[in-house]
Amino acid sequence: MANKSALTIDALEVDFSGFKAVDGVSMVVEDGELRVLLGANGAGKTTLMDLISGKTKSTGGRVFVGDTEITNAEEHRIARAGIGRKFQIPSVFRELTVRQNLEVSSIKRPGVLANLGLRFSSSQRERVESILDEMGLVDVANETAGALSHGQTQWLELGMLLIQEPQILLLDEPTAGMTQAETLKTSQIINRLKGRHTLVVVEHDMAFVRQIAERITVMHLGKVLAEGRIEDIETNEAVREAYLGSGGIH
Ligand SMILES: Nc1ncnc2c1ncn2[C@@H]1O[C@H](COP(=O)(O)OP(=O)(O)OP(=O)(O)O)[C@@H](O)[C@H]1O
Repeated sequence: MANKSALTIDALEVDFSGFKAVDGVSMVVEDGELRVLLGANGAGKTTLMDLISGKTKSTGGRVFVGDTEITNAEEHRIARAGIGRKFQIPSVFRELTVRQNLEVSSIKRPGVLANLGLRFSSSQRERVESILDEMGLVDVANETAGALSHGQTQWLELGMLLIQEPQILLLDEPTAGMTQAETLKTSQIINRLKGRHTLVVVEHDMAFVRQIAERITVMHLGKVLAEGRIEDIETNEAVREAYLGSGGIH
């Protein structure tokens, strides 16, 4: 199967003892595209991310990064194939400084303490500084990560992911718990990543989705209900109906 897409999902499904949380999902995400995954609670968005990243094994269908099949591969192999995932709950090293967190993450070898003593090449140092700048963390570079605000912690974790240069970024509700100002800044950061990375973003906040969205895939009961630009999605009758129970799309 030859393709130039970054991520190809073909008839993917997972059967949890008779319940298909993801039920025949097909989706093609182009290189450099930002795809938003929408859907009411329980639609299967997180499970789909789990299947792509290897956290959960599928019971049918296939997943490709470019031409490389990663269906049900080990999580580390999927990460090596170019997929980086950011969860809702950040996992930064709270006792280390912001800069040290990025330094440790820039080395693709396990062992936090071993990496701390290492010498960094000038290109690695430049990369750390440019990520600090990109994430708006220059002023707090020498603060311990445990002292950061919620928004800053999320940006640091995004930076820690980016420094590993994944081709595809999976972001699970990146603005959850953020203030309006933090959400706006996150949309600016994400908009700058478009084109350089392929992004799949699960998000509920429609105001945020309007700031970042290109194409949207709407999931409902484990299936793809609709796919298109935000204007198409907001006026789609099936989408409106699926969202009625949760108050509609706002
Ligand atoms: N390991 C599992 N075993 C059984 N059912 C599961 C499992 N994981 C998820 N589910 C069910 O699959 C459905 C989809 O859940 P999922 O978390 O993927 O939805 P979601 O669209 O991400 O929702 P939310 O927006 O609430 O996070 C839910 O009904 C959930 O209870």
